[in-house]
Amino acid sequence: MTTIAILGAGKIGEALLAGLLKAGRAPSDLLFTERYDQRAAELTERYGVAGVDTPEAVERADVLVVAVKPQDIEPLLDLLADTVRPGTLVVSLCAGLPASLYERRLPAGTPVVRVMPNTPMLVGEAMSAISAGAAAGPEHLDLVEEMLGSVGKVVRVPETQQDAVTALSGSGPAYFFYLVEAMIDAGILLGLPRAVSTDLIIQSAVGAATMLRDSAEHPVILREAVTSPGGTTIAAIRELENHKVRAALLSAIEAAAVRSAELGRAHDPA
Ligand SMILES: NC(=O)C1=CN([C@@H]2O[C@H](COP(=O)(O)OP(=O)(O)OC[C@H]3O[C@@H](n4cnc5c(N)ncnc54)[C@H](O)[C@@H]3O)[C@@H](O)[C@H]2O)C=CC1
Ligand SMILES: O=C(O)[C@@H]1CCC=N1
Repeated sequence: MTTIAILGAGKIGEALLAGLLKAGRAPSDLLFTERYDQRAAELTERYGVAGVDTPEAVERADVLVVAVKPQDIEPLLDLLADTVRPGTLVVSLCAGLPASLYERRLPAGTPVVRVMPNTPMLVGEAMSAISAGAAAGPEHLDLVEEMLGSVGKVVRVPETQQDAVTALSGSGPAYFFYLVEAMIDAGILLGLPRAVSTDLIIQSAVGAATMLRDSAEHPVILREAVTSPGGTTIAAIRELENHKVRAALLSAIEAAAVRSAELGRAHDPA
């Protein structure tokens, strides 16, 4: 069985760990590293997976999944530089960091797959986009697709699209949470108890998301079906248009993509 080591078990590392276990992987086929001992102990207690140091992870794992913040990549690459064994697959989940950064620092020929996942991985509903680095072949993409397919959907994209993907689906859950938060507050403004407002909005979000996924209808058609002539919805839509919410989303997502590219350049100016 393939042994997978997650390097950096924070939010996304834990989401992957939990998702892989939920999908049926044995705890003995998984390892993780974590900078903070207390966090490592908590994760081992919660999931029954061994926390190890980086040299042991490199020694034992067939797949190294890098899940540290981009700002923490350099010391980790220093540790990995001369130690990664031939044939080990390196999978990067880090926003912005190009496969070429790893390829320059790791032993020649190390296969690298760049991935942008998202946190719904925790509940088996991740959206992950994967791209092959220079030395990664179809067998490596297949392996990563199988691994991430057990915790959500997977799409293959050219690496040039990864900054856009990061801005859309990597950060995407945060935009929906933000919207839900604001809509719950609107319920409070209208005098509803917070618990009632929360239930109304979360179930509306789940219902709308399920329709988007399962009906195969375009979002415009679904929205038009809610928007009665002279009714309530169009009164709200006019306010959204007056406040340029659509333009704000375009600018916001563009800013996220620009930031992803900046993170890449900061670590791999070439
Ligand atoms: N949070 C999110 O929604 C998403 C995050 N990502 C990417 O995943 C990566 C991790 O992000 P988060 O989980 O949000 O950050 P986080 O800060 O929650 O987790 C990073 C973890 O790595 C640990 N760490 C740092 N250096 C280490 C080292 N040398 N050895 C062992 N452990 C080390 C930290 O202690 C921390 O627990 C980032 O590169 C981010 O761009 C990608 C998609 C979505
Ligand atoms: O905000 C971030 O940088 C990470 C990457 C995608 C989602 N969260």
